[in-house]
Amino acid sequence: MIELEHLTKRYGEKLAVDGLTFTVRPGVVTGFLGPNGSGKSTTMRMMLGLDKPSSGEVRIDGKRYIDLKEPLRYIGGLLEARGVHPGRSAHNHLLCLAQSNEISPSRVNEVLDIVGLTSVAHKRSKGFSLGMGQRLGIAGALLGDPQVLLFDEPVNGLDPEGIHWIRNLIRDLADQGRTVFVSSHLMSEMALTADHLIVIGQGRLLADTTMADFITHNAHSFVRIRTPQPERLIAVLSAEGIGWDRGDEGSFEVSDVPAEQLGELAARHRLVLHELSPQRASLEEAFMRMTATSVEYHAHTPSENNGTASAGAPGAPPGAEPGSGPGSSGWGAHRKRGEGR
Ligand SMILES: Nc1ncnc2c1ncn2[C@@H]1O[C@H](COP(=O)(O)OP(=O)(O)OP(=O)(O)O)[C@@H](O)[C@H]1O
Repeated sequence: MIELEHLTKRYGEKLAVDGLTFTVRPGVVTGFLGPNGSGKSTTMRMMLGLDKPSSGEVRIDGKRYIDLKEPLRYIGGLLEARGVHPGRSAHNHLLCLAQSNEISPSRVNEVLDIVGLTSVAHKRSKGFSLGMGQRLGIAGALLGDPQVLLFDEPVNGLDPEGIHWIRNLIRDLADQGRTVFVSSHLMSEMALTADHLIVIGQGRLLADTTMADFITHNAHSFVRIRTPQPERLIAVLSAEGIGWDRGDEGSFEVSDVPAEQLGELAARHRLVLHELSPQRASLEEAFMRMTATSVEYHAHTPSENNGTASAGAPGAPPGAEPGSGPGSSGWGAHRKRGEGR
């Protein structure tokens, strides 16, 4: 378990981490999300004892990092894939780490095997690709067989097979009852991997919740209906007091009513449906909605730079129209409202 209590880090004027309090629990994969510069790496460095908090503290299974004897046996971390002496082989790099933490040298070959680097174990890491460097970093994190593991952008540089491998590894580690804390900017990957989410913005905690709740509460999910009898559908929905919006290609979008209930309603009224499909909002959409006001570094499209900037909310999701950001009239406010509402 990792416990943060009012963890704060200041670099001069910059408050990089601002009073974070949360707990990362064992047995689940906890994702760590935040826009660029929001303080994720700084937080992870403090968890690994690589940076000293300005105030507050981190406890690893109840102990501060500096009080851990042979810390690699308690916590392993992948922070920077290239934190290896380029002239040293993968084997020697891991052997040095093992020796300084009283870890058996035989464990070096075990972790090299786990990450698939056995065949290049005695080659200098200077010639390693980004993906091989990433695998070596993961081997280092696993070396002490720790109960707590941190991975900062673990799929960075990995090919599809490597991404699949790390996804399964992370899942297995959590299934073994370990505490697994993972940051990634790849929302699709995070959606597949994490059970729980910690979201920060400008160093502050924005959410500490399950993946499912995060998406439900921060993005718009709905059921799409297509019918060759649109007038009858409108009449049936209106009679039931069910609101609807117009969607693409003549479809209707209904929020807050399960697809099963809509299907039964249509059947009762002998209404022909060509589509009845629940549309689950994506993690990316939920993340962008939640962090829209915490994004520090905004990119601009060339047209914006030509003075034809859209009036959309800063940081609003691609395609969002003016007034669709948080603080406007709510989710989906930019979409065409049906007469049924
Ligand atoms: N050593 C440092 N000295 C000064 N400022 C720093 C230092 N390390 C980080 N910062 C600043 O602290 C803030 C948080 O940085 P951090 O790298 O933790 O963010 P991040 O969420 O990991 O970003 P990214 O997603 O881009 O990797 C940034 O404004 C960064 O410039």
